[in-house]
Amino acid sequence: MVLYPVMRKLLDKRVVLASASPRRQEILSHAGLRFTVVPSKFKENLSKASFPTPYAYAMETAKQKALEVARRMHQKDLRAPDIVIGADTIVALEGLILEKPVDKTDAYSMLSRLSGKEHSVFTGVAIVQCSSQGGGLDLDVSEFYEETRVRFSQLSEELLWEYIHSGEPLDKAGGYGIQALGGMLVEAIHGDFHNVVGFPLNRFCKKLAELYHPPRPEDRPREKQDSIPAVDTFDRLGDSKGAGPGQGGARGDRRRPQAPGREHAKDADSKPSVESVPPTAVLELIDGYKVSKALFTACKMKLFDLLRDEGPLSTADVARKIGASEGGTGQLLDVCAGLGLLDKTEGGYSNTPLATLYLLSDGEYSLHSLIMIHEEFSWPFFSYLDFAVREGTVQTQRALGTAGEDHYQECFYKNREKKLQFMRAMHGHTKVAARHVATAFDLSGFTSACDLGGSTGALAYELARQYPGLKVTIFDLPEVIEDAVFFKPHGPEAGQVSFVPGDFFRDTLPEADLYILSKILHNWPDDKVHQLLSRISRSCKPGGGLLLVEMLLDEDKCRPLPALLKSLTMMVLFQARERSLSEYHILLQAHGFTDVRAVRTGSIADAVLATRA
Ligand SMILES: O=c1[nH]cc([C@@H]2O[C@H](COP(=O)(O)OP(=O)(O)OP(=O)(O)O)[C@@H](O)[C@H]2O)c(=O)[nH]1
Repeated sequence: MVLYPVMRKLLDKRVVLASASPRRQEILSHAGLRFTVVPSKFKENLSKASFPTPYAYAMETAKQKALEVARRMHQKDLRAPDIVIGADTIVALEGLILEKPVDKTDAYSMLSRLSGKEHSVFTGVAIVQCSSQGGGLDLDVSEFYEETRVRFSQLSEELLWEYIHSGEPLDKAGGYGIQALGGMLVEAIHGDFHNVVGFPLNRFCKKLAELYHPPRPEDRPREKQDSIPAVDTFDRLGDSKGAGPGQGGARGDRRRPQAPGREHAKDADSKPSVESVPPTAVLELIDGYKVSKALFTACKMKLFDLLRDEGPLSTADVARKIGASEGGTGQLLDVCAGLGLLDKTEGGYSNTPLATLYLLSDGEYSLHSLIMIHEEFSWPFFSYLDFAVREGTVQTQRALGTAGEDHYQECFYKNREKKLQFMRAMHGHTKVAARHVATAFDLSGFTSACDLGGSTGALAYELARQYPGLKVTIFDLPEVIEDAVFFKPHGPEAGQVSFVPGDFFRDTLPEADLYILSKILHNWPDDKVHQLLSRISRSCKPGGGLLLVEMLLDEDKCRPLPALLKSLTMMVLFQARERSLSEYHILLQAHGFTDVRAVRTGSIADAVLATRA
């Protein structure tokens, strides 16, 4: 009943549930959602070991289930649904991921492990928004997960087998159904019950509200974290009638927090006042540079490494160990805690999972070197943003004190330490989104790929992991290739990847069925972009593919904000830019590529695939 306003707004949309689970169908239809069920044919066989966390595995599986259905329906119908929902439920216990048992023995082994212990149930959910553009398919993925902690009583052998013989465990994650007989095994539950049954309804509703009408910054603190957003939030879902991209419809609103000034002025239909348009958003914008600088400084001082190795530590200990003032250190640590990077307890400061995953200097998904590049390289260029905008030129002289044409080469490739720092930065950044990119399209039809400017091979190795029949060549400058060996993984995928030195503007490109340009086009001005695409077009055989990995701007070019800021960075550093899908479409068509499709992965890079006509 309460949810009716959301469902009403979704009434004119084709919603598809990509799930055969009767429980998911029941939960969503009881909530009033109208949808069609199209079970996914995605084989749930992703390598669990390659995911940093159990929930990352569940989210990726959910995403792949939904994407498979969206693509299949698009191909069959030439019209994709508007929204495809995918979900995946798993049980995690002591580092193990348990899915549906394959037989009764497997059910026994799962249930006896769970007996007398607490485990986590994770459901990953993917909401894929689809739009067809000129026959192509644009997919925008939003993902989330929910965790519920469940404690089992000690189960006797007799009870265990009786339960298994009931037949209930076989199609249920972890081998039990909490909603039926399995409820008798459960001593306690902490979190969303529906999440255990297969669909986290509460988080789903919050996500819908966020996607279709992000809350205004000044409203955020007042929202109760543990409740479904108020009905009026749902009610303000944009009507999609007549609202194309950029016209403020439901799709137009997603990912762009409404600028408070705009919204209030429209609502009030009168002159904005300090009361109707409070300055909070502007004050937050003023503080933006302080947040970046605090992060840069903490990384530069390797605070997160220190706390990983010796934490939790008090302010005095940290100050002594890094040789800094106690007052200054305390303030920096508190800001990091305020930013969600550190936990502060009586025992001292320690890293949050966010810091552990991304801010250590040597973590698998480390963004530490990238942060240092921003501190040392981008920051001085941004200090001259006004000159860059006014003059339309790269401010190398002002920012670096040199007039070199090719400051990129000068800065990163002349000095080995700087080059390695740059390679580590690109490696971490690429790795974070590599799996999303590698699985955005089904690339199993390609047998050879060439990643132009593929650097350390972060994407190539992921492609090799996902497609065991694929051989990938990295084509990059000799000075990059000579150090790429430091990034080689130990697994069998290393054997599928080879390196060829060369300059993609000058040398003959290696032969391949699929060419890849990952974060390359955004580095170059338009004339160079055309030059490169024309070279690839000449090398690519008809039917071959070109995969672009970039952040996609929406058609109105006002969102998403991370892509806009990236574009500004590219302008300041290289007189280059990010593009929208239709801009890529035009570029690619001009160079003989058709069937241009895009997947907005929801991660820090999107993927565009085109076919050589
Ligand atoms: O307490 C309960 N725990 C889990 C379930 C059900 O278990 C399955 C989990 O499997 P999965 O997420 O892979 O989903 P499938 O059923 O295979 O359907 P898809 O087509 O979406 O892959 C799920 O059905 C839960 O509902 C339960 O019922 N109770």
